[in-house]
Amino acid sequence: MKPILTIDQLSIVHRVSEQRLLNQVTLSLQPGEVLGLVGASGSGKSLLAQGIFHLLPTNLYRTGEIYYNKRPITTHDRGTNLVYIPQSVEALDPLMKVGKQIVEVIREMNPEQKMLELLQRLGLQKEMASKYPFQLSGGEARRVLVAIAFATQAEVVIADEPTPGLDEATKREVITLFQELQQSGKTILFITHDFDVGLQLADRIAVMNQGEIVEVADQTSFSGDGDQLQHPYTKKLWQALPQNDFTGSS
Ligand SMILES: Nc1ncnc2c1ncn2[C@@H]1O[C@H](COP(=O)(O)OP(=O)(O)OP(=O)(O)O)[C@@H](O)[C@H]1O
Ligand code: NI
Repeated sequence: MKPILTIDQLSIVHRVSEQRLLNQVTLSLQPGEVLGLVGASGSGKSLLAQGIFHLLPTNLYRTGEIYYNKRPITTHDRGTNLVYIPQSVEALDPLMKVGKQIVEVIREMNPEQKMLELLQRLGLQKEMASKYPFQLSGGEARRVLVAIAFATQAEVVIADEPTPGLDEATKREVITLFQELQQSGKTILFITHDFDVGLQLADRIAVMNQGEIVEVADQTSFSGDGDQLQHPYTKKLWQALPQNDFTGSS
């Protein structure tokens, strides 16, 4: 099958120090798959997402190329074919009411009604629509970001940590929504340092360590004592999960 999204040798470099924060990352996503991207804080997951969309801070530059259906992506693809759920809730427009921000990206009939449906599915009251971002809690703002992404109906969703700050029930609801998205045929790059959540959703898991992808493994390889996993760092992540109760001896 031909990949829908290809990240080809993406590096992200500091303009002054020439430090490589991301080093030659290559990843392909097949249509309809969920790829989980996990790794420690500071390993470069958010930079990867920002690099895909050319949304890097000005002190960094990127090399490499990103392809959507085998052609280089353009600024036009963002919000149409590919959508980005940023890690920071500050990405919401502070001067526009939440409902309008969702309605703006809806390309279907009855956008108002669609927007209200989305709010409801994400456990948000309809009054939320007439609030400004500063009036929302962190968890509410994050759900609004997810609603905006879902409203676009883009084929590829790149979600950077959509679950932190949510209570357990809302977190489960957001995970269910991503599962529904996948069932409707969307392709998802799901970035999380919550390895557990990654495993629940993903078909494959890419493991990032210090700016490099050290392993891409099928979700099914994460079982037992991890002997199907290749890289020591991946094994360590797996064995560190509390439910694995791994003591280091067998
Ligand atoms: N504008 C910048 N200038 C210099 N270094 C940066 C810049 N932005 C990010 N970095 C560094 O790049 C590394 C990767 O950052 P990134 O935000 O991608 O990590 P992450 O894996 O998303 O972490 P987290 O799980 O905490 O969100 C970090 O060491 C960070 O300090
Ligand atoms: Ni991040």
